Amino acid sequence: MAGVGLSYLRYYKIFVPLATLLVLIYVTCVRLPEVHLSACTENGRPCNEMWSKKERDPEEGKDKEMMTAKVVALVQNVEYTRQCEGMEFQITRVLAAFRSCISEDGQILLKEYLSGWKEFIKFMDSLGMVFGFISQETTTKINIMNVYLAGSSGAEYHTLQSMIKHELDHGLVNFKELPRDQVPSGCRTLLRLHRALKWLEMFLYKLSISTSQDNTGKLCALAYEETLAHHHSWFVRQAAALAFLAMPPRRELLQILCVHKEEEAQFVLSTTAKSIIRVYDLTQRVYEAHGMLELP
Ligand SMILES: CCCCCCCC/C=C\CCCCCCCC(=O)N[C@@H](COP(=O)(O)O)[C@H](O)/C=C/CCCCCCCCCCCCC
Repeated sequence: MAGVGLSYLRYYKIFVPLATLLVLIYVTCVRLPEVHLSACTENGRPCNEMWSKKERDPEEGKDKEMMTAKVVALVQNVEYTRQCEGMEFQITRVLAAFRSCISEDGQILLKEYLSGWKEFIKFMDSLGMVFGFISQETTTKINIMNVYLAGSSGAEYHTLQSMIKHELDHGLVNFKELPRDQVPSGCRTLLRLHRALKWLEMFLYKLSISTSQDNTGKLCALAYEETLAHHHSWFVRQAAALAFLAMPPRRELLQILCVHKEEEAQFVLSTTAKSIIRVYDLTQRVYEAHGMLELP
């Protein structure tokens, strides 16, 4: 009798998360609006152009200058580039995108922001099918933004600030529950990516201070629970928990990153996290100033 009970328990343990995942995939496919990507653009403005200019914040000036020099060194490192040539995901592209994401006058440039995300999707895709629904969700959000950027009001979507102004001025932002058949606003869509960026930054940071003994799934789950999970439903959290179990070990993640030495890994991860946090903080301030941090 006890044996039967135990085997039920075992099935239950497998069945509940599996059913949750299937329901989530179904809900995601049915619920998300099908927005097609038109004229996706790669690579923003040349990054050297931005890096060669002095950064604006005098307090952090020195630190930023040092970091800028290190980032340029990394991106221009011929050996690194040679070794990593041909690899689908390139961390240098992520760095370039997020470094060039903030303009001289403190605007968040959306094309650059999205190109950083597109590169991360390549990383995600190389992890296999279990991560497919996360990759798909991210792609959907990027596609929505790309449609706005390529649309007739595309010029208004050049920066985060101009997008907010345009969508508020035209009553395009929904402060109440979004009707199912309505394409979400740019403000709402970018907010979802913005929240995920906090998770990403925290995960990269945790990974940068981790050792080869650490479990990447646990680090990822911790970063998720501290950040993005607060905005997700129970179903999504269960599906994410399943994905974390399938996270490859640290060594494999570093291979995708194309880093082979510990110091190199630590440097690449922390530099990327720092370049992301600057963008995150500024975006957060802009959303907060407009009372838009909780768009449904
Ligand atoms: C060496 C480390 C490099 C790390 C590279 C990681 C690459 C990351 C790429 C994508 C990250 C995930 C982005 C998720 C976007 C989520 C947007 C969102 O929150 N959507 C939810 C709300 O949307 P609406 O319904 O309001 O329109 C949606 O409900 C959620 C759907 C499922 C998303 C589940 C997210 C789980 C996040 C944890 C990702 C772990 C993957 C680890 C990969 C290393």
